[in-house]
Amino acid sequence: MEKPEKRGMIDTWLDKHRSLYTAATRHDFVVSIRDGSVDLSSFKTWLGQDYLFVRGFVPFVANVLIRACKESGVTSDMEVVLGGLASLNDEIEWFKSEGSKWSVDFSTVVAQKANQEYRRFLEAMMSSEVEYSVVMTAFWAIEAVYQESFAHCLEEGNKTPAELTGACNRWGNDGFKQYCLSVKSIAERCLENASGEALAEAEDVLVRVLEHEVAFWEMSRGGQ
Ligand SMILES: Cc1ncc(CN)c(N)n1
Repeated sequence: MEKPEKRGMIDTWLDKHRSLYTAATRHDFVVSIRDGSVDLSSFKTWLGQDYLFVRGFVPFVANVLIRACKESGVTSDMEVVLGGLASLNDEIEWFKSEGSKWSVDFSTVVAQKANQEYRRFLEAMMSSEVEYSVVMTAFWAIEAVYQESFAHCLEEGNKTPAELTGACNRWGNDGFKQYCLSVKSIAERCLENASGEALAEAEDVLVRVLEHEVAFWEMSRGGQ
């Protein structure tokens, strides 16, 4: 049986920003995968843009890893983040094989505005001025949106096209869910000891991640 989750700051903020969280995790693009009506050119646009995003996400996670080693004081933080970084290695390989499968040539894909802005946000999060608790909150939110979105495409009653279940399994699988819960507990533990200023910043960063995720899904509407 799964352990009941302890409610902390993140759950409080998710309640407060519920409609934005729903917009990020139940976007029309995700719902269209689940109900089978997805336009494949939208999927290809998402694939190309996400490949570029993930390449920018790697240095962000590497920076989280360094901070987990140096600042956390809890040895298991490093192991959790290292696991995330290792799975990004597989993820990049997966993107490359999907790129060939769908004939998306990543060398010609240009990052759209929403992608550029999200990547700029990640770069800002890599500054040593941003507190560890704030970075961890951002890290959790980025991973959790994908986990919740793609798990929805695998829930009972889905009509997800067979050729897209690989993508849904990548982030919707139970192992990824457990990993997100581990990142969430790290963030919650750090937030328990954070100053009022850091708490306000972490809430703001959470909202900004959700807005970036909505804008990211929106790019898929343009097709290719
Ligand atoms: C835009 C986005 N957000 C989150 C993830 C999950 N790492 C992703 N691949 N792309």
